[in-house]
Amino acid sequence: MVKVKICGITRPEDAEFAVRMGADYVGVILYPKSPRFVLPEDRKEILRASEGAVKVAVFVNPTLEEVFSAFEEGFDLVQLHGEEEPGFAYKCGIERVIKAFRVGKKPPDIEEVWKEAHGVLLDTYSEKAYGGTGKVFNWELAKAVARKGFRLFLSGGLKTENVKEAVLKVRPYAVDVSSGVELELGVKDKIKVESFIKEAKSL
Ligand SMILES: O=C(O)c1ccccc1N[C@@H]1O[C@H](COP(=O)(O)O)[C@@H](O)[C@H]1O
Repeated sequence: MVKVKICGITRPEDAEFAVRMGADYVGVILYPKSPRFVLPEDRKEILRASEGAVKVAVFVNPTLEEVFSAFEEGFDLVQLHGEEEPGFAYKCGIERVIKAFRVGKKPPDIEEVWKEAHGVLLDTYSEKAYGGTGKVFNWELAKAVARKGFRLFLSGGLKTENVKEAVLKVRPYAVDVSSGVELELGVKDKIKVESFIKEAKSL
């Protein structure tokens, strides 16, 4: 069964609900320029409420110190959503990394080395933001990546209405959603979270 990652969590109650509904991964944004950035003092409660799921700290081009500090805080994995190279991932502990690639018109050229990572995540390229755009990209490109044997987290514009089709077409290891299950920026909608997880896991 496909795994589900609910990302962009900013409130403990949203984390707790997502885990209760069956989320396998919970993502918190540690990129200060994101509107979903969570301050260090607010992360403890979210981490506590996420018990039972894999806790992912989402970064864009972080320093190594920031990555290790996230592990010390209690995050299990880091999602590297910027231009990070394999060498940096090795220093983090590549098996604790989900490496994100943003897909535009061309298929992403993903080095074999990323098979050593916990996973590779494909998201939609945007000039305006690194992630959380709510935009879908061409799933044919994602299908090719999954076929090459990468442990794929499919992301970018997923929602209850399209997640089943995405799983059937791409056959990813996991689906990842942020804005598609929001009520407003950073606030999750219980109905959408529940229906998204149910749809994804119905196959
Ligand atoms: O959500 C953000 O603000 C964000 C900022 C910087 C890097 C990643 C971010 N979010 C990631 O974007 C994808 C897709 O989001 P959506 O479902 O299309 O809204 C997801 O992996 C988030 O972790």
